[in-house]
Amino acid sequence: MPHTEFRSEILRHLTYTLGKEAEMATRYDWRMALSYTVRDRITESWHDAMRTSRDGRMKRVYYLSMEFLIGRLLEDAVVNLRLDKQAEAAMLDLGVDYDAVVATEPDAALGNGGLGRLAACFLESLSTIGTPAIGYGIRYEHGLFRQTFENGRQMEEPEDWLSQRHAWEFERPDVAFEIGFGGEVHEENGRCIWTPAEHVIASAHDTPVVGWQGSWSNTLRLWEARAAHAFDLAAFNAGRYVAAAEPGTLARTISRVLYPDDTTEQGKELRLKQEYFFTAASLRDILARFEREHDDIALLPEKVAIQLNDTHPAIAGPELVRLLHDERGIEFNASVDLARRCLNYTNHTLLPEALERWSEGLMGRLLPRHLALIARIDEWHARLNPGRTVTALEHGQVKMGELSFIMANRVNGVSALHTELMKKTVFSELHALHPERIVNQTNGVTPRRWVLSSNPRLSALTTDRIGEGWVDDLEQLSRLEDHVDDPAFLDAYSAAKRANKEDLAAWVKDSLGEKIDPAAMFDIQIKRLHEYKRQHLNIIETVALWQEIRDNPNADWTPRVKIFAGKAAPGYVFAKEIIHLINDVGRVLNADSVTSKFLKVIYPPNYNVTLAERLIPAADLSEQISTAGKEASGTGNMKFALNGALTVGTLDGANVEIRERVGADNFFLFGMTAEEVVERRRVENHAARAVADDPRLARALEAIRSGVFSPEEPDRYHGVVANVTGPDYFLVSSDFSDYWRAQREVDAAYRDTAAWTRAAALNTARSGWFSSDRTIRGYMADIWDIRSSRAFATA
Ligand SMILES: CCc1ccc([C@H](C)CC(=O)N[C@@H]2O[C@H](CO)[C@@H](O)[C@H](O)[C@H]2O)cc1
Repeated sequence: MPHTEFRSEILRHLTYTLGKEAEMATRYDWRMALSYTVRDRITESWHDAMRTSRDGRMKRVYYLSMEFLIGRLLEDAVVNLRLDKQAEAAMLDLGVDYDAVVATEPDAALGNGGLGRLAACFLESLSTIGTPAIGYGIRYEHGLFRQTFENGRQMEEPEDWLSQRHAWEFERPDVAFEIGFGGEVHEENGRCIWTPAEHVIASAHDTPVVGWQGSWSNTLRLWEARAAHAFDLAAFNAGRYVAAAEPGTLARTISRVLYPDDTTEQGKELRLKQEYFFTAASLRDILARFEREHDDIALLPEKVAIQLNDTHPAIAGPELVRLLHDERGIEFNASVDLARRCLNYTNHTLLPEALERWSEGLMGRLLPRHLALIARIDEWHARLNPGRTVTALEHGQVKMGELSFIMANRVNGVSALHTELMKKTVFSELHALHPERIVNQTNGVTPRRWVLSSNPRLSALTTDRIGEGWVDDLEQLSRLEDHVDDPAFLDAYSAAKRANKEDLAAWVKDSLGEKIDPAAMFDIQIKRLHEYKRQHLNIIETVALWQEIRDNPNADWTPRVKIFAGKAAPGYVFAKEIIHLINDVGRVLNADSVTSKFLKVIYPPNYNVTLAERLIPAADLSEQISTAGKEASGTGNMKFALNGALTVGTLDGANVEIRERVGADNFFLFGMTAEEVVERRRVENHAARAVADDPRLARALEAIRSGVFSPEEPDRYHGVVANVTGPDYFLVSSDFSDYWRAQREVDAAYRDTAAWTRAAALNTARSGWFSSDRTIRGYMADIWDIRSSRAFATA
């Protein structure tokens, strides 16, 4: 279709939807007009998908997640619909800078990190594969906070993506459910009746999720909380204006803001209310759809596959039993059995502080009927497994991991190592009771956003060499192996990387005012701030390197730019100190006229999906340095490998599988294994010993401790150094010398450009397995027992 037609559609939306004349249009207006024009193209495949699923009475996947870290949607839709050429040409015709317009879209930051982004990748893959699915979550008014730096310290500001109209969602006032909280339960002729004391309305907002080639689109249904009766006119007339608005304000609190913690559960009442609110609304919606298409409830497990994204929607177990037993009168055991066969649970972390445990008191007060049902579910489970009892209710706490496991058909980890550790640690007893229940589904990422859209240079080169089949069959990338010994290909490959690095250098200059050399190695660590991810190991090594360069400034050092990005949970003091330290070290190093040509530190604020799309294609080195056994999988590691960055990393999470596939020669391994970590912790004063054995480490720590990077507050990092030389639970000191060794190998390797480029190209060629399409096909086969619409159509 000629872009002229596309152009006229944009103009039509500008005129009639935005009500703007072209002469007066702002970039916002043009983005909205373009978005509506592209959205029109999605709506057909969306309605077709819904009609096919409905008329075919197809089995659906329901992905329940407290987080969907979507990022921007315009570019993703344009690329998936293959409209990029038309869109750019049409905007050019209209005299509007396409990139500038795209850049005005706010990120939908409805997630903290890995778990939320995985959910977004999964929805896009489900659409690309053509599997009928709905993602259910919360339409937070404020997503993850905006991070700014003040004198190197993280500051948090509310994020307000909805201050502008969100072009991609459709309000669904007709899809609304009343959700109850509190109150009491009484028996009435053998049935338990729950009479909630408080009610809020959950009303739906739907966003189409388009897949590759736009052939199928699924729905992301996000619930907004509002009051049944938002405004108290009597109070208003009595002049009590705040009181008049209170009902509305109170109800909206539930979907007001995303909790910014990604590893520590706070046990806050509002968080539990959020979890129950969206889970209950989603289950009501799921049952209503099922009952529109079927009249035999026994068919439920054949037609409904529910995936719980971690324990956050774990209340789904007792809630589904309540809807079947209390509201539909189905016998208790049959209700539990029906529910369990529909539910599946993914665990994303083994960190004890991240495993949700709600106090019996709070659960009993907020969800009295559910607490009772959880107790009955424990009895039911104990009856089926006499003698050895693992219960969800224990010591006055409701353990949501155990509840999710007991009420699940399948439980999965997110990498091979993580799944094995689940069986050996947190779920060892339940695994012994149900040895077939735990399966592994190693994470993946969507190649549309993380290669095709964010790295057009690499994509064009790849398609030029092997055709474009790789976009929805990523393991075709392996055919690039036939080209890695072709100098012309390697030249083109490194030219693409170099151009990406120049783009990044220009952006860093423009937005941070810092000059970085595209010829230097871009060494990147981007992820949430957490001790187990060991950003402090990276910055301590950076200080040690700086000291060595200062000792021998004339030596032939490999120039490096250390790039960090990531947010710390607002209450996580130690993580915020690490951010401050990185910025303080950067301030000194970047101003050091002797060393800054060899070593610089960059920390762009407000890391989010869009910044990741800008940084990853420009990376040479990917830092995946977590303490072995702590990172469940990682997904950034996959994005970096696909975009031709070599990994320096530990045998943790999916690093293990990345190294297996790209080859040990194309991966810089260091550090203790998960077993060795457990051993090392048993060694008395393990950190002090490591520091004593490594003068380089001792010297770097002393510089940090003595205030070299914080002259205005010399003892600022006493806590950080005391931790790393003392308890050092995440073994920063014990892994330091091997990390240093690996980094010096990286230095040497980077100097052999041809060999480095070949290794980088092999990382791209051999990382196709880490597509979220492959992961979703695994869930379909091993967990959901569902076929795609295409398979359905051809059957
Ligand atoms: C209750 C607070 C809370 C909130 C979020 C979480 C998430 C489970 C944390 C998370 O994002 N985990 C990450 O999930 C990714 C997707 O599977 C993995 O790749 C990462 O290794 C894991 O840390 C835990 C606790």
